Amino acid sequence: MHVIVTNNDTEAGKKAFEIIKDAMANGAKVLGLATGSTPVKMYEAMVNSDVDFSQMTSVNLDEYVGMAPDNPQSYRYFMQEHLFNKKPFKNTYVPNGLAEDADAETKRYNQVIADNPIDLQVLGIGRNGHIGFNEPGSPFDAQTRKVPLTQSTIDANARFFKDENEVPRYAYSMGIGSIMKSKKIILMAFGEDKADAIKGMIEGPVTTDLPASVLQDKDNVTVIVDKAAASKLSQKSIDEAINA
Ligand SMILES: N[C@@H]1[C@@H](O)[C@H](O)[C@@H](COP(=O)(O)O)O[C@@H]1O
Repeated sequence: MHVIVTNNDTEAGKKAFEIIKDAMANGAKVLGLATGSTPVKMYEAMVNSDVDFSQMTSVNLDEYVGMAPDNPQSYRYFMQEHLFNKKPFKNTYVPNGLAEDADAETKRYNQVIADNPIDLQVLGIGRNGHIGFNEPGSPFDAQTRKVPLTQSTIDANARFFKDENEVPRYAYSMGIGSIMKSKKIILMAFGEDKADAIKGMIEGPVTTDLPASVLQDKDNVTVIVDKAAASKLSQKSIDEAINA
C-alpha cells in the first residue's frame, strides 16, 4: 500500500487522474468508478482535460435499490452529471436500482464484471470503513449482492436527501472479492470524519469489522488522503507516506 498525503482534495483528484492516465497509457480499458463527494475533484480533472475516454469502459461500484436512473439521488444520475455527459465512454455500467429480481440483477452485474475485468478501481471510504456499500462484517470474498445499509451510513448519506426517511435502506454493491480482483486500486479520503477509518485501514488489524483493511499490505493499492484524513496516523505511517 502506498500512501500519498496531499494538502486538499483538488490536489488529490489531480494525483488520482495522473494514475488513471498512466494506467491508460499502459493499456487500461476498464475503470471501476465510485460515487460520493470524495471522487468529485478527480472527475473535474478528467472533465477539464483533453483526454479521450470514448474507447473506455466503466463499471460502477454500487446503486441504491429502488432508485430510478433519472432520480437525482441515484448513482447513475451522479455519474452522468459528473462525468459521462461531459466525457462520453464506450460503455458505462451501474447496477440497475429498479431491477425487479434482485438475484437476477446481481447475477447480471457479476457477469458484467467478469466480461470487463477492472484495470483500475477508484474507491472512497465510509466513516465506518466501508468500501462500495460493503459494510462492516461483509465477507472478503463476496461478489455483487443486495446489502442492507447500516444506520451510520444512512445518517452519513442523509445530507443528500430532504429527510432521513428518504435514504434507501438497501443497495446493490460490488463485493469485496470483485473489488480485490482489480489490477490496481486507488482509495481516496478527505476530512477529519474519515481519520479513524484511515487509521484503522492502515494501522489496525485486517478484519471484516473494517472492510477497507483488506487493502492493507497490497502493493497495487494507492491511498490518497488529505492532511485531515491523515491526522490520526502514527509518525511511522506519516514518515513512510509520500508528501505530494
Ligand atoms: N457507497 C458510497 C461509497 O462508495 C462512498 O465511498 C462513501 C463515502 O462517501 P463520501 O465520498 O461522500 O464521503 O459513501 C457511500 O456510502
